[in-house]
Amino acid sequence: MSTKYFPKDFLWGAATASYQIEGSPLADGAGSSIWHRFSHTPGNILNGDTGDVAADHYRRYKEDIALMKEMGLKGYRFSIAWPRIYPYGKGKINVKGMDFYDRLVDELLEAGITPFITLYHWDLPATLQDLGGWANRDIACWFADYADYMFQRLGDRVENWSTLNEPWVVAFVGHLFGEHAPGMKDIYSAFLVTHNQLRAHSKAVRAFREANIANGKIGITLSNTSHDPATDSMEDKIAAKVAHEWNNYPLFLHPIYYGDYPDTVKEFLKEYLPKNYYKDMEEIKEEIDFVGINYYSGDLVKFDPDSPLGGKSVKRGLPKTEMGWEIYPEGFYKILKGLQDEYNPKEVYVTENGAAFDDKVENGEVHDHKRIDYLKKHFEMAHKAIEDGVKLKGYFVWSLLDNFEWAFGYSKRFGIVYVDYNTQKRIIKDSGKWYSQIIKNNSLDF
Ligand SMILES: N=[N+]=NCCCCNC(=O)[C@@H]1[C@H]2[C@H](O)[C@@H](O)[C@H](O)[C@@H](CO)[C@@H]12
Repeated sequence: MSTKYFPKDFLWGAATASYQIEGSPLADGAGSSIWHRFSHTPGNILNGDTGDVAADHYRRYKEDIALMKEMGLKGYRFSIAWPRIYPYGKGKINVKGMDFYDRLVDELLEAGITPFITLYHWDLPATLQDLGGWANRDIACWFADYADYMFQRLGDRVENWSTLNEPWVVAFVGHLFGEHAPGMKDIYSAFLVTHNQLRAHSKAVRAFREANIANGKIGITLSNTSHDPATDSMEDKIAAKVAHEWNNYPLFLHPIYYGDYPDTVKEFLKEYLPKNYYKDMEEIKEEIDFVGINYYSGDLVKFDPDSPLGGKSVKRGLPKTEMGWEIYPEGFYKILKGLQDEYNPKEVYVTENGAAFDDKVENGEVHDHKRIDYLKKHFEMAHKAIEDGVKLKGYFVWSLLDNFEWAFGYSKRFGIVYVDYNTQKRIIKDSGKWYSQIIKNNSLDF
């Protein structure tokens, strides 16, 4: 057993998202979002759950920040609900909605916690969806105007900004699989949404540079699943490469860093890319300060001529979380190391990593040993990645609080803090207490 230290000033934190924790979605003049609509449409969410109350963070944010301080968190990643700021997506500003985030940021700074803002974590103003949403090219301007307003209002106190959370999930789970808002099932729309998110992201980055925020850093947060070939056959290796370049960070970083989509995306999926997409690549190719990596699990990919991508996902038979995702810490290292090797970002943050388990309260405590084991194994891989040259500057566990897990509603618990949804009582789980020690020592014994 040896003690491994993380770099000095490593930013240990926790992450959340507005629709998943805030509740009060229409309070104080806020507009409706596509997730308010989607969750209120019968059949979309398990048990008919909605984000109407969630973890009631909109009203309990001071209590939650006190919990963050008690655990010794250095940073807190949260998202802004666009419809609280612009109830109709653009035009009229909602002062009370802006006040909430002003107060949230001030309370975080008062507690000595570094804010890390995500501008978009899926709750698009519903009125913009009525105009086509992310499938409308004009959204690049709508998003950049919203982003610029946030830079002007919070840029004096917030240095770290991420434009989009998991644009792959927005595009494909929301517009091809139909399991997330807005519930579409059209592959051409999914690729158009991919492309317009890139245009919107880079337009917002240019607005960020114009805002000239002292010590400001802006990036993008990308979902990732570690895809390994099921066998050493060339067919399986190609299928795994296609899955990686479409499903993970390359789909977005290749345009941002190199001004084009990845080779396998152009080879296998060119038919679905927007017509003349390359004309936008000059504006999409815009330097960023960091890449945010979300990682949960990995799988094997086997050649499958019947699949549009030429491959299908295969399980390894490893232990799984409550989401049915296999626990594969090695994949965390592969994603982090692959990112640094393929794109050499100036900085990397793990913006989400965590696990859902069947947490139970026993005598007022939650002994979530499986989550501690999951986190420990992933921290070991993060440390190995840093040793091997990955410019990893921080880690945000998903999630601070148990929350609304999208189509699964409240049936899946990811928090290091337990939320009793009947009473809104919070209980710091054993994992939250264990994480506090890791942060305090900035080290891991393994
Ligand atoms: N590449 N790829 N493939 C897609 C893999 C999607 C896996 N789910 C996520 O990443 C979501 C992310 C989300 O930010 C958060 O809002 C969710 O609560 C967590 C937990 O579900 C994770």
